[in-house]
Amino acid sequence: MEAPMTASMSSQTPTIFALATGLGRAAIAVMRLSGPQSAFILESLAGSLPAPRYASLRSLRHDGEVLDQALILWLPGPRSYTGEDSAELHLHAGPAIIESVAQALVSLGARPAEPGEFTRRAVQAGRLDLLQAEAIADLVDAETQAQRKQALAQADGVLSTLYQGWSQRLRQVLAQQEALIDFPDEELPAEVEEALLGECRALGHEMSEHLKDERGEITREGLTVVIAGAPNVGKSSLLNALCGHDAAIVTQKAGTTRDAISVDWMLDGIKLRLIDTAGLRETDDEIEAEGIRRAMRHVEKADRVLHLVGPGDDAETLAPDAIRVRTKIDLVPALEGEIGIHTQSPEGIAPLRAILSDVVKTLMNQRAAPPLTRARHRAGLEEARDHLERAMSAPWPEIRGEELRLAMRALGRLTGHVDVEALLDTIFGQFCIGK
Ligand SMILES: Nc1nc2c(c(=O)[nH]1)N(C=O)[C@@H](CNc1ccc(C(=O)N[C@@H](CCC(=O)O)C(=O)O)cc1)CN2
Ligand SMILES: Nc1nc2c(ncn2[C@@H]2O[C@H](COP(=O)(O)OP(=O)(O)OP(=O)(O)O)[C@@H](O)[C@H]2O)c(=O)[nH]1
Ligand SMILES: [Mg+2]
Repeated sequence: MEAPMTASMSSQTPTIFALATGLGRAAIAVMRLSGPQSAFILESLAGSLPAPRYASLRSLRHDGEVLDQALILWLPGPRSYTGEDSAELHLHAGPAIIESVAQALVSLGARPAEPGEFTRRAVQAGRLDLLQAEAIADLVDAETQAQRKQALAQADGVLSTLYQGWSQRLRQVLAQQEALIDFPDEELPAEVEEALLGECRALGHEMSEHLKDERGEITREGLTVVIAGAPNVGKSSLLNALCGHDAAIVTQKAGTTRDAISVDWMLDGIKLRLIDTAGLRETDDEIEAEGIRRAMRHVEKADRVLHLVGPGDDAETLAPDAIRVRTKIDLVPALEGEIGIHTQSPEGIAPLRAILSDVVKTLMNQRAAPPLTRARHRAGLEEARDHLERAMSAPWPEIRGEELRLAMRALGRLTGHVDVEALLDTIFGQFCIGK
């Protein structure tokens, strides 16, 4: 066979393949193929190339043997998902079929794709930016309707548009700043610097407001709510009552819970990660002490802490924004103004449910603009905003220019386009410097 030779002689970019559908018993499995060898490989398996983007039913043959009857798609680049020549083989999902097709693909010169490699190629081909690629990953992982909607909007480019808008405005500011540096003696009105600083302030403000918005991360990752307090106050009972099943062991003995127990619970379309923890007290028991250390770590990392206090319990607050909850109010009523619960009936925990609902509502009703969705976005934007602030207080124009450039680069890294070339165009376009 001349196939492997042909494969090795062609372009450098490897042709990759992967099972695009999950493993396990199913009706159909989709094998996906992308790269310069796709046409050759599809042709040799299917006999000839079908019409682009039309489904065709073909027998797949390799080494004189029929591997499967498959529905195939020929998706030539650059109008494909990856931007490269691609193909899809819709197979019967038998593991032996999948194995034989994979072997045939390897012997025809393709190699198995790495995780995310198809989307990575789409980014390299300029069909998606980094934010959109991240959104594709989020779409695949979306478990709630809110996650799906958010990921779809981000894949559509709402965040890219927002950040590119900021990036463009920064570029204008930098162009004006460059003019101030290069022509200090020329008659650049003082208003230029005033306007420039005003625009920096406006941008910094918009970024800070955007950074305050936690909706995106909460939708994507959920809200971690830690249940903490002294032993035996009813923490595990509350966890069980909220999530509706016996997730944690409850006994009348103080010190029952040792390991933290985490349960995902949906409230108003948002995922809450409820974490029940070991009761906090002084102890000589090594295992319990480790449980308590872990409990405190969870309290520190929590988005919200429910600090449960039993009847007559006067414990100091565990965290500044902890929600204090009086338990067992069937035994001793709560004090005036306290949130009181008893865990034996749904009505008993209704007041706390209402509070949690309010927390979610308040957090989710922040602003109208699209929210950032990942720690990477937060870190990149904080970096951009910090450089912008340093630019505003810079002692020399050169330093201000440098800080503005660093701010732009941080934004450029978010979308994956860091374009210095465009900056030059803006400078020359705006100030007619070559005149
Ligand atoms: N069978 C199948 N289903 C799928 C995908 C896929 O690749 N294959 N997708 C992949 O994740 C998603 C849909 N996203 C896609 C995005 C772009 C293109 C694409 O090739 N677009 C070209 C050609 C479209 C045409 O004009 O016929 C284009 O946009 O120009 C395909 C799917 C979900 N469902
Ligand atoms: N009367 C009454 N008893 C409750 C209530 N909630 C829990 N209990 C009881 O209090 C005891 C301790 O409950 P747990 O939920 O195990 O308490 P905990 O805070 O998880 O305790 P540790 O895991 O030891 O820290 C059990 O006997 C529960 O049945 C309540 O609302 N009213
Ligand atoms: Mg417990």
